[in-house]
Amino acid sequence: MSDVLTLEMIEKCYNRGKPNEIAVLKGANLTIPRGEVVALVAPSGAGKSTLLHIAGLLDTPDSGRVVLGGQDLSGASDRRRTAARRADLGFVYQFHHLLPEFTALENITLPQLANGTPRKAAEVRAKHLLERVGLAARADHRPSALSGGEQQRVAFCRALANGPKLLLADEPTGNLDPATSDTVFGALMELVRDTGLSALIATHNMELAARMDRILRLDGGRLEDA
Ligand SMILES: Nc1ncnc2c1ncn2[C@@H]1O[C@H](COP(=O)(O)OP(=O)(O)OP(=O)(O)O)[C@@H](O)[C@H]1O
Repeated sequence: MSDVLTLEMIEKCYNRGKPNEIAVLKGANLTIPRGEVVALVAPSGAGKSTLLHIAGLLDTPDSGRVVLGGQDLSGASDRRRTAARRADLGFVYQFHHLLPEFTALENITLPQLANGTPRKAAEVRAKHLLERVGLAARADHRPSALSGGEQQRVAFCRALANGPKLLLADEPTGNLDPATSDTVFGALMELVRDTGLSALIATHNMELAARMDRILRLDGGRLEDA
């Protein structure tokens, strides 16, 4: 099984049967093979966040199949979906969402402890990840003592802390100025490439999209190669 994520004929409608009913996804299909990095581009309101939530097992489609790492999770219980999310997925958002009272190292260590990794091994991995993004010297800084680009690089490390199969990112550098965005996106791509991770990365920035393996456009409720 070499596909990490398959979405098959995904449909999602909000407020069904009400005057404000809105059909957002109308048979969206997507397959991400192991190691592929896919850009997701969409006009505002087209359903990019809805699709990422469904792929991330945070929301369920009205119909269609979600297969993650070979497991069909379409009709799975909340417990199984949560377990699959913890084991297989990493998330990055526009804002870093780091815990302010903890250091960079602790922010990357904590999700590993929650996953059952012993503290020593978790810290070694956290240090290794920080080194990879050039932040070894910032390990003991709290988020407030880091620049926006550094905060986001720590957030990338945290997303990779538990060794996910797939990274889902929603405008991961959208909060940064263009020059910083470019460098920080480079750091993310290096991390993803080094670990052989697959990724689905939503962006409005076509220059960043062009640096990924494939661009998918979400429009009219369906996904098409751009
Ligand atoms: N929980 C909800 N209830 C009702 N409508 C919703 C809900 N979530 C999203 N929508 C609507 O569904 C459509 C798609 O929303 P979504 O957030 O997925 O778009 P998006 O492509 O991520 O937009 P943007 O790029 O502006 O963030 C929008 O019209 C939105 O108003």
